[in-house]
Amino acid sequence: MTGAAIEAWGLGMRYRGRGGGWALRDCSFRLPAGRVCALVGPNGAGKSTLLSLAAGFLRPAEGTVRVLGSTPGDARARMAFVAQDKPLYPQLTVAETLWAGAELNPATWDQDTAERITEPLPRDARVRTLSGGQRTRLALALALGKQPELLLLDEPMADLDPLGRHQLMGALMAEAAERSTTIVMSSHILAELEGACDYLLLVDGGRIRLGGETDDLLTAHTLLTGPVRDLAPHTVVESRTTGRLLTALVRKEGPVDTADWETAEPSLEELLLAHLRSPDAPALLTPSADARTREAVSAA
Ligand SMILES: Nc1ncnc2c1ncn2[C@@H]1O[C@H](COP(=O)(O)OP(=O)(O)OP(=O)(O)O)[C@@H](O)[C@H]1O
Repeated sequence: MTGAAIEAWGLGMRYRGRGGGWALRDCSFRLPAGRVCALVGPNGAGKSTLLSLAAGFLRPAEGTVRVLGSTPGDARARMAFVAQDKPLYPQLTVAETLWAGAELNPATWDQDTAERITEPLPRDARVRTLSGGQRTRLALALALGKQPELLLLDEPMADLDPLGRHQLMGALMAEAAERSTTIVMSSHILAELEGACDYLLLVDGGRIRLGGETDDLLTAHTLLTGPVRDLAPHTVVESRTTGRLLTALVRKEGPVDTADWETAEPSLEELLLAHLRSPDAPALLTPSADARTREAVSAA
């Protein structure tokens, strides 16, 4: 797949009643189609805002976002969004909710997938009587039953039990593999994302700090341990000195001197934590995550 699932240029959003502060500011990035992307960042970073803008639930205060080559509004039939509050009709039963999903998406609806995901739920139970985790399961069944090209998930696993998480993560990965669905999934549970996601967007303070293939972002960085010394020409993300020993996470700008330094590739957690502790470290987008100019997109 070569197209972009999401492209954003200078995207910004501020809510009324926040004293004019920006929830998201100056975000430019590209998410290639067919990727499973982890959207990570601390509380209040702007992850839900970014997903809501891509889903067309919010209108940007500045900049532009394109989804599957269209405006979010025009792409709505081809994407599904499971928001944190999982809006469902409380008076409908599980079976009626799936029936509504089929009615609303007649061209694409896959009843088997939706029923497989809701299998543990009593079909006659009304939505208002379901637990938080059961509602999540139903919301995911609606989203996957639609067979979207792009699936936006805002902390989808937060209220599921471990077995449910494992099962639904498996269903999501199967969907991604079989149908090349692009998935964007926000989560605070790195262990959950680490094995599942091949793409990463780190949002912090309303800005994109890291974007690209997880493997490329990891190999672009090195953990160095050795004598205290100037780390030039490498870009230092974070460094700590204990006595005469320096430990640093650097972005490699050329070969690393391994005579003096012990080197190791960071784990995903080490990479993310180092960036979150160092808000001034420059952002890094791999070439595939770098939004082309809007003119180049229009000409393509
Ligand atoms: N409806 C709203 N009205 C006013 N401010 C909002 C609203 N929604 C979000 N914000 C603010 O926008 C900023 C970004 O919030 P957002 O919900 O996008 O963050 P998040 O990364 O999804 O956080 P979390 O991990 O806690 O879900 C925060 O400062 C938040 O207080």
